[in-house]
Amino acid sequence: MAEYNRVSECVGVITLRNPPVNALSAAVRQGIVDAVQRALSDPNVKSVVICGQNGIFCGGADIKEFGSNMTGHPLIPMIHAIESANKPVVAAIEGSALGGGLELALGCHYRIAHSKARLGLPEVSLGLLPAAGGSQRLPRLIGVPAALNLITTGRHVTAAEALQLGIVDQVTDHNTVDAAVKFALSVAGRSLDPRRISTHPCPQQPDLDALFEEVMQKVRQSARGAIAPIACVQAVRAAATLPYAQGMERERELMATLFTSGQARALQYCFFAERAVGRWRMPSGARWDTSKSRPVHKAAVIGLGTMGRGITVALAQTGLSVIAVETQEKQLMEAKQAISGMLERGAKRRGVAPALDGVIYSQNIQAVADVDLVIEAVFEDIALKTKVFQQLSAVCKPGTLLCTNTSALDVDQLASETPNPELVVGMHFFAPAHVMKLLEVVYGPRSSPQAVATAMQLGKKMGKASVAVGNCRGFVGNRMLKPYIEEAFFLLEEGATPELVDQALEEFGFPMGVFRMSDLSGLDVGWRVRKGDGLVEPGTASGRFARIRQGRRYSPLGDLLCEEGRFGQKTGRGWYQYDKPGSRVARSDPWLHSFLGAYRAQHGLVARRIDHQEVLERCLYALINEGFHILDDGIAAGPEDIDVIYVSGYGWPRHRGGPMFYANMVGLAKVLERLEHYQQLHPEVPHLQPSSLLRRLVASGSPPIHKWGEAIKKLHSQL
Ligand SMILES: CCC/C=C/C(=O)SCCNC(=O)CCNC(=O)[C@H](O)C(C)(C)COP(=O)([O-])OP(=O)([O-])OC[C@H]1O[C@@H](n2cnc3c(N)ncnc32)[C@H](O)[C@@H]1OP(=O)([O-])[O-]
Repeated sequence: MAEYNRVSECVGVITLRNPPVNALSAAVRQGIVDAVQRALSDPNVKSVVICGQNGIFCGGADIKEFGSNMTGHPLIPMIHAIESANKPVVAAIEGSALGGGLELALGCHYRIAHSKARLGLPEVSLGLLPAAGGSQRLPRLIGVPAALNLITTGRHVTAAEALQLGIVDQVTDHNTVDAAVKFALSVAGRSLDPRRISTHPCPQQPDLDALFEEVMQKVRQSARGAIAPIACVQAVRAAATLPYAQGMERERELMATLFTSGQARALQYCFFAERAVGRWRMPSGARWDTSKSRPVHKAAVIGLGTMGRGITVALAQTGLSVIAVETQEKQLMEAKQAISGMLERGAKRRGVAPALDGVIYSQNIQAVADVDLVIEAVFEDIALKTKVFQQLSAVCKPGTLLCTNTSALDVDQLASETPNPELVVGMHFFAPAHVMKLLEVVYGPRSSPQAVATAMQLGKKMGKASVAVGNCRGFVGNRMLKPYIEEAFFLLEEGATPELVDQALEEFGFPMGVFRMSDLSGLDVGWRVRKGDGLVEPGTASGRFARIRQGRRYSPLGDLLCEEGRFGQKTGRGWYQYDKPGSRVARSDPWLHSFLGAYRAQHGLVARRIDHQEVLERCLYALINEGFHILDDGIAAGPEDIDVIYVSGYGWPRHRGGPMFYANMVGLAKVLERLEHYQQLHPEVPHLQPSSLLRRLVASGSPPIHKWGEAIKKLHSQL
């Protein structure tokens, strides 16, 4: 899987052939080894070029091989053989040179990149480090600070930045392989000693210890429990302080620890899960590969509150022309100013011109008559949304797709109010909509596959992790969040504090625990929903029965805080206290603690000691249990869909793979046993009742997560 040719009489060209990204599989590695040997032993060949087919140099080691017993020629000696070759080897980098691909290029004596190429060492995002010598060569080539930055973040750099950093020797706008061949001819016969990076010392760096300490601190803070970024710093430290051979030994040891860690498995699972969700399917049998999306040239957003503004920015940044509609003049002017600011800031960050002219503002819904797709983002009220949908159906040209941005309302009910329900889908964005990666594309039983395909395609264009999900209360993300939050409330009743619950969840890896999060998003949001559900009862009734509502355990704690005007950060008080309304630093609040004490006394609850383990099991297993219900109901097509939703939109630590992956890692039997345990203790809490799918999976021998789909199909066919 590496082709060898001789061109211009004396240049051996080795082309990696392993579509789609020329990953370094065992066959490719063997191909390179054979071709290099051939080139070096051919007296007519004076220099060598390595390139990749189809405009991509190499996407790195073959990640699929990591899950199996890796066999074949190892990467490190292959790269060493190239570096120690006595003929110049030039890497011709088009498309991407990532991970092992860039490490291969660093083993070459020269690197020529196309101006559109991207280079990087993203191993850290897969729970690994650049362990084919990358952690040792890159600091020698570009210095410790720049190498630390690239290796610990895994960010990709443009060819221009790579040239500036000294990673590549030349950038071309023309045919890269031709440029590399020409270059290879020009350097034939020159001494190669200065070009062998592993023989260089690391560039001197003043205050090396202070630098590493500072970076390590920063990395520990942002890693939130992930071990790979820390190992990356340790590996670069070895490059800076040890001779190359010893540095390589340290790289190997660190990699061995990472490679077998659960975190690497989780992160690699996330990589494939993110790609798997693009291959969506609906219970009707409609699928991504048999459903054609419609072209969208012009879109509209109705309602320019926080969500509508973010959605307008996200659409305009893709280059679409957008009609932004807000009926009140004052709100329209405010929105215009805010959207222009967001577009300008975004463009500055990305180094492009702001798409200000791409947005046309209007007070009149008639302005959307000729758009291809509308995203309605008015207030979360079914009567209002229904009215807007009816107006849109009358105004829009035939075939316009009508999307609703809702986090909870019934998409099918809305669709049924329009003459063409097949054109209606939900697009559940997350605030701020131009920043947050997640998009739930919600289909009802009548949504056409074409409508789903179009919304999914648009999501991809906006750079979102788009996941197609069925229609139910809360869809996937918020439906699973409900039992998680309820368990956290129950834990407070039983003796925990917001600080204890949040600490357990933050140590697990969430950026914020449930109570800090609730203070940030506003306690009034859930209060309004609970009121709508008829759950909120004013008054001070006490005892157990005051906490049983609609036949199940209910905690009115959140309602009581709202009655006190404690809505979270925006009022300066919530589960924590803040210096002033709008301030972000949460401080423990003695008032809250005595309030909890009084509440427990009023309801005859005796506080007991609750540890982190119980917090995690009660909150997370309740959430996971709901995930199994969702799979059983066919609302999510597979565990990957749920996991991508949680990792991209709900702060689930990526190095733990997502809730369903985590359940698989913990062991389904263990999750079932703990749910049964808590259900016995709390029989009035239905969400602790283990899902029948979880029971059936355990009964069928707890298949690994990649086999759940098959198992679910089989279990359903047996029903
Ligand atoms: C051992 C020592 C140290 C070395 C470690 C490493 O190198 S670790 C590696 C470090 N390297 C990285 O982390 C780079 C990872 N890759 C990427 O970042 C991107 O794929 C891209 C930028 C190369 C192309 O983006 P794009 O949007 O054009 O395309 P796309 O993303 O949709 O992928 C298309 C298909 O290719 C598949 N696939 C991709 N890469 C690999 C791989 N390495 N392997 C296997 N498969 C891979 C991908 O699953 C998908 O398959 P599907 O779903 O069609 O069956």
